[in-house]
Amino acid sequence: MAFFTQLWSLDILICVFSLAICAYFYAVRNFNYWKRRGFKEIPPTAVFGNFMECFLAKKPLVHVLNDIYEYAKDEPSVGFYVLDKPYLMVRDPELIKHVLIKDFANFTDRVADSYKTDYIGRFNLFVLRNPDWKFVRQKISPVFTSGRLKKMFDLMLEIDKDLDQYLKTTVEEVPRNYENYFIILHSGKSVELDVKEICAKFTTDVIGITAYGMRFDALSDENSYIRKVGRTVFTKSYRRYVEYLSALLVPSIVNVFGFRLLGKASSRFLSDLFHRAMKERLDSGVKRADLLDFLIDLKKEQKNELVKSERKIHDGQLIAQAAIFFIGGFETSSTTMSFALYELAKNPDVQRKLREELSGVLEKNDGKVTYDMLMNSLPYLEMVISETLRMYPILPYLDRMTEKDYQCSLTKLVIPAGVPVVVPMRSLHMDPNYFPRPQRFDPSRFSRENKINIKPNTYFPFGDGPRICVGMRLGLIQTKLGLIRLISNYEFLPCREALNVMEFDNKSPLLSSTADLVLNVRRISTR
Ligand code: HEM
Repeated sequence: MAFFTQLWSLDILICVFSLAICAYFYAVRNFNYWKRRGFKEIPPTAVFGNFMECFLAKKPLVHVLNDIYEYAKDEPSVGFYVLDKPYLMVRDPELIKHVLIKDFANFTDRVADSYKTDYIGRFNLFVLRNPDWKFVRQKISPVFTSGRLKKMFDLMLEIDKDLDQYLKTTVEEVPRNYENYFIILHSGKSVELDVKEICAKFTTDVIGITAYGMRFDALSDENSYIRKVGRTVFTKSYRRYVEYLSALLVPSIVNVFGFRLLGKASSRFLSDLFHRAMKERLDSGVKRADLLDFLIDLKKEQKNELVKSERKIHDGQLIAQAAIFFIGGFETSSTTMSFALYELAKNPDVQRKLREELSGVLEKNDGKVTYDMLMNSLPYLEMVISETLRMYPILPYLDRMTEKDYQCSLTKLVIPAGVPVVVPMRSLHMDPNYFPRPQRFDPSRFSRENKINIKPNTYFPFGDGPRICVGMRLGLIQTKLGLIRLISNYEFLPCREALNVMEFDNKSPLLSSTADLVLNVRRISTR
């Protein structure tokens, strides 16, 4: 005799069935959240909400967000669900301006979080929440003043030389012949190279020297350990992808599964690296005008009696900033550089025009690259980078959390407190209403005459408002420097059919190509 029926097997079946029904109702309990509040919402499915394809790595995050964007054409905002959690996508540029800039006081925090003992994942500027974020941001921002960036630029020139050497030994020389460009394209040997890897080596070394004052030797050493760490953080494994995606979008589960924003091994390595660099610097007493010096000064300044009562950055926070500068610093710029090379290879006219600008300016400067040249004399390079960032913003979306219930003056609807708000950055960048023929790589959109016609709040590859990318200027400087070296001396041509159409990786929350970015690279001799 069983509990409910004559048979144990039937009882078990009833229990399993009841549990499944309860689980189902639990999973869908929040659905209709947006409808009930008067917002349009995209119909979700149980368990995954609107993110099934994303969590199963069947579609890249950027496309899932774009589907939501497209579903709600003509709506200022649309509700959706990540698992069972209600999210709001804001689509209207005016509303976006309110979230990012005008009403920032109510939208200071991001959604992201990391495992509770992971101080690198939790205390870095990207993840920190108010009031700690505001305090650390104020302390860290002066690292990027023009004076400091100029000094960092001198350090970067050392890496520029390494890049030159690396390319010379990797790529064969062919004679330059501008009059007969066609012959250059179709004669002589060229080398197939993964340009993403070259760019990542370059930016890894740049961040090493500008942030830590260390030579990471990613360009000169095939087995560079730090480059391996960089690869591990952005590895394309499914486990790492779910960990990363959850840390960015579903912080409620990071403690359950022990998920860390940067992964366990990389976080440990970055922490050790910081301690080693800090010790070496303190022992040597050398001053290098880099991030490390800045953090050491900050630490010393905090010991000062006069600032005793002030809120302080603790050691965990210092290490976390050094780590996020490494991770944020190398991947973002190298991805931008490599997507630019990819588009330049597909658009030889643009590549030629850019090379002409670079050759002209370099010739006037005896072949030397200077900080002022980077800032003021290369308008076409700037346009090429802006257009690259339009089509390939590394972070395809921005997000903020509402602190209190929020009623925007533009709509009658109230966004409840504690709700994540998403700005679909790439969808706006690729919306034909704002950027006609968006699939076309056309740097002239950003010429002086044309860029004033871009609708405000539809283009923001570095984010916007007080939480805009803190490393924007450094990112642009290293991207420009790398592209100058590459384009002025080398020619980039497409070589693989797989790359005719760009496909984004299903296992990356950031924008990343599924295939390696392999291009034909050929040296242009100055002889
Ligand atoms: C091409 C290069 C880069 C791109 C496209 C980029 C893009 C972004 C974006 C879109 C955000 C979010 C902004 C927002 O939510 O409004 C961000 C934040 C951030 N970026 Fe960058 N970034 C780049 C380079 C760098 C570099 C070189 C560093 C450091 C050395 C860096 C460090 C950070 C940090 C720490 C944050 C968080 C800022 C905060 O919340 O206060 N980024 N970046």
